[in-house]
Amino acid sequence: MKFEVLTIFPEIIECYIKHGVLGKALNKGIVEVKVYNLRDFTSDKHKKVDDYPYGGGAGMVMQIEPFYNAIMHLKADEKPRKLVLLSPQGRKFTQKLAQKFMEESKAMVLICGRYEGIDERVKAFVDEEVSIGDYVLSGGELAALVIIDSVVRLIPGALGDELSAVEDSFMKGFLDYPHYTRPEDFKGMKVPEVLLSGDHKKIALWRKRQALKNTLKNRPDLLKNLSPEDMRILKELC
Ligand SMILES: CN1CCN(Cc2ccc(Cn3ccc4ccc(-c5n[nH]c(N)c5C#N)cc43)cc2)CC1
Repeated sequence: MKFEVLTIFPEIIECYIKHGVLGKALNKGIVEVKVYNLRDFTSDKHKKVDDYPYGGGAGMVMQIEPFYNAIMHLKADEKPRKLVLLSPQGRKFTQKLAQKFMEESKAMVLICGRYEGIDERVKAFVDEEVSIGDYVLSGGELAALVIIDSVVRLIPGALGDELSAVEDSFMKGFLDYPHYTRPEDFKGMKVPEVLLSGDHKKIALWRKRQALKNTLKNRPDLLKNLSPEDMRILKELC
């Protein structure tokens, strides 16, 4: 899968993608990330990308020309790609949308604005407008990284044999169970006995109970379409 990112801060993207799962996926050739500086698509000597908003108001708005020139440059190869604009006004990004992007797109262009936003006319050239959540960021770059990271985790082989995105909590419809590792006793804080028992059936049941308990407490909205067995466990918790 190929990601092309349009931004005035390429170093934000370039720094993050070198590490962790993403770095390994890049080294394996499972994913490719190309970052383009919008200032390289300006036509003035100052590489200006913003201007005052028509109609007045605080702050600056990013001009359409650099976005248009960059998008036309990418489209010159006539390869299919999904163009996604990151924006506070976008539709909510979820694990389900990450799965859809992974399944449907061989290449994605992630368009990152800054300032108070971008000229509305850019939206004529994009396929989707997406927001990663109901909070205000300073630009689209963090949102682009969230999308890249969550989509790459879903690509078969990206996590390596020992891990699987299918196990990711949001894939199962509820939150994760608690995790512990050595030491067994840290300043009197002990690992739950059941995890030391070697009884895999008991451990699985304990983990399911804990996951449902965590979900009931922090994200009851996720508790839909439970299996009869999970519903029985949940009722015991109430
Ligand atoms: C008078 N108006 C002036 C604008 N504000 C709204 C506003 C508009 C842009 C910005 C900064 N910004 C610029 C590009 C850009 C892309 C994505 C995001 C973003 N934020 N949160 C998410 N989940 C995001 C995502 N994905 C933010 C961005 C901040 C606040 C309302 C009042």
